[in-house]
Amino acid sequence: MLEVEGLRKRYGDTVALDGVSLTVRPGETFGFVGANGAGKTTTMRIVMGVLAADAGQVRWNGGPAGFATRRRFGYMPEERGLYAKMRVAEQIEYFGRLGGMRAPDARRSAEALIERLGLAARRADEVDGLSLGNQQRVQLAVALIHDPEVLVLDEPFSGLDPIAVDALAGVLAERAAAGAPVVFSSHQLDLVERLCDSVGIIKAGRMVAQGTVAELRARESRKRLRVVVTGAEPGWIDRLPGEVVAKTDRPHAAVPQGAGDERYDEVILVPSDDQEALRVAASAGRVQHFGWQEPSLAEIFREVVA
Ligand SMILES: Nc1ncnc2c1ncn2[C@@H]1O[C@H](COP(=O)(O)OP(=O)(O)OP(=O)(O)O)[C@@H](O)[C@H]1O
Repeated sequence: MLEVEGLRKRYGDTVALDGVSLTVRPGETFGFVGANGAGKTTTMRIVMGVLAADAGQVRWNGGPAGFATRRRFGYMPEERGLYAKMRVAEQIEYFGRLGGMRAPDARRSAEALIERLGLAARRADEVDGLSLGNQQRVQLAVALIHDPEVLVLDEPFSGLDPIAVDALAGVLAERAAAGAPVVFSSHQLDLVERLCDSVGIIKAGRMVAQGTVAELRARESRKRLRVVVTGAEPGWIDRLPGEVVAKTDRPHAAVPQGAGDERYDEVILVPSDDQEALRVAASAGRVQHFGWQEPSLAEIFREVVA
């Protein structure tokens, strides 16, 4: 189990971390989210030992994480440290050797990753001639080459095309299934929601929410209704009791089957009186949908960091 407890870090007058704690169990995928500058990279650097904390601890399987322990972690840093002039296969292998692997093992593992990550056609290319997405795949291979016990990845999905996203997601799921805790940061909250068992939301150096997406949803106090009405006169939405969180702003643009060319309104409402909301909707037009809606992680995030 990876445990981070009470991390504090200052850069001059800037408080980057103000008591960050998190726990990631074997096989668990943890999504680390927060606004720009919230403290994700700083936390991950401290976990990896490339930056020292002012206070707090990083533990792996109950003991303090020292140099030897961290050599068995896999890391994809934000600054993406690859050798620009080294060829892909050679580079991945080289990092395997740095991670303590014997040459034949490093070669075998590098070849498997090259295949797995769709880099076969690029294996002899120099890294600085690769597209950004392919450089990222190489960086991931470098993080994985020594079969790490823990994976710590700083925005591994940024800039990847959907095929590469799926390939990376598949690799992370495999590592988690093999028992590694996987931590990654991302601003792509739909991906985090899809891939992670648990999520930590950091704001200004503090963890403001942590748990499974279901647990975060349960904390969300404001229950939302999704209401779809066709054939209503404009203006009916103003009569709904409560706060309108979102509504379709192009009433004819997304007309679903069966609605013909009638006006179509879809509203997300935090109702002050749900039964009154139903009466208003029914008297305005044909109610196509009326039900409670679970907030997405993006909505929870906005609420929590607001
Ligand atoms: N080397 C540094 N010197 C001074 N301040 C720093 C340094 N590195 C980070 N900071 C500050 O520490 C805070 C946390 O930064 P950090 O990079 O950890 O955030 P982040 O959550 O990773 O952001 P992003 O999503 O933009 O990558 C910010 O206020 C940042 O400006």
